[in-house]
Amino acid sequence: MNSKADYQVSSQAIDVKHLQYAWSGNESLTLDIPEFSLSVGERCFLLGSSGSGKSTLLRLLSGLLIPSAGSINILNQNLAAMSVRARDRFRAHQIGFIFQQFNLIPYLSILDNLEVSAKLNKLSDKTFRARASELLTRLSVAENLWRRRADQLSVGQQQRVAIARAMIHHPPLLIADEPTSALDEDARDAFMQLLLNDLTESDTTILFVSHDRQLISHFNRCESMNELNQALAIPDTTEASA
Ligand SMILES: Nc1ncnc2c1ncn2[C@@H]1O[C@H](COP(=O)(O)OP(=O)(O)OP(=O)(O)O)[C@@H](O)[C@H]1O
Repeated sequence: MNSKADYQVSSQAIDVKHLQYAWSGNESLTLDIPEFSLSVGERCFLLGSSGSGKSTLLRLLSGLLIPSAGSINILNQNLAAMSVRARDRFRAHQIGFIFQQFNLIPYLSILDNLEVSAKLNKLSDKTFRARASELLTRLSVAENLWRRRADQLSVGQQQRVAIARAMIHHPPLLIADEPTSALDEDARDAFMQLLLNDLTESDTTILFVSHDRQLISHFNRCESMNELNQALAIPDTTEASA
C-alpha cells in the first residue's frame, strides 16, 4: 500500500473518464460523465437538482460503488483496481466525508466520535488529543461539551463535530454531501466559515455538493450536474414527432 505522500504527488485529486453507472434493475444509466477532474487544492461546488445523481457520483468517487464503465482515479489511484479492503483503507485515509445528516455515532461522546476516525487513521493518542483539542477549539465547541453524547447536541454543535471528524487526519480530499441542507441561513453561513477557515492554509481539495446556489461564492469553481451528466440530457424527439 502506498503512503499518503505517494498519493499527494499527483496533481489531479479527481480524474474521471467516460464514467457510466446504472443501478441494478434500472434500464437506463443514472450517470454518464465523459470527463470530470479536479486539481489538487481546487475547491469545487457541484450544483445539481434532486435526482440528478449527486449522491451516486460521490459514492463512486469514494469507492463505495464501482463504475459500470469508465475509470475513476483519486489521487492517482484507480479505485476499481483495488481490493475491497484496500479501497476501504484508502477511503479512510485519504477522504474526509461530511454527510447531509452528519452521521455521528449517537451514543458516543464528541471525543469518542473523533477518536473512531483517528483510530482508523492510526493517529497516536498524543496526536489525536492535540488535533481534537485544536479543531474543537477552533470550531468553538466548548470544552465542557467534549464528553457529551452526540445525540444530546444541538444541530449546530453536531455540524461542528462532523467537520472536526472529517478533518482530524488532514485528508487530502474532502467531500461534503449537502451538509447545510438542514440549516437555517445564519447557521449555514457559520458552517461555511467554519469549514473554509480551517482549510485556508491547506491544499485540501474540496468537492462540495449542494443545490443551494447561494453558497457558490465560497468556491473558486462551480460545476453543474446537468452539464456533467449526459444521462440527464433531454432526448431529441424532433425526428419522432416530425
Ligand atoms: N440504491 C438505489 N437503487 C436504485 N436506484 C437508485 C438508488 N439510489 C439512487 N437511485 C436512483 O439514482 C438516481 C440518482 O439518485 P441520487 O440519490 O444519486 O440523486 P441526488 O442528486 O443525490 O438526489 P437528492 O438531491 O434528492 O439527494 C435517482 O433516479 C434514484 O432513484
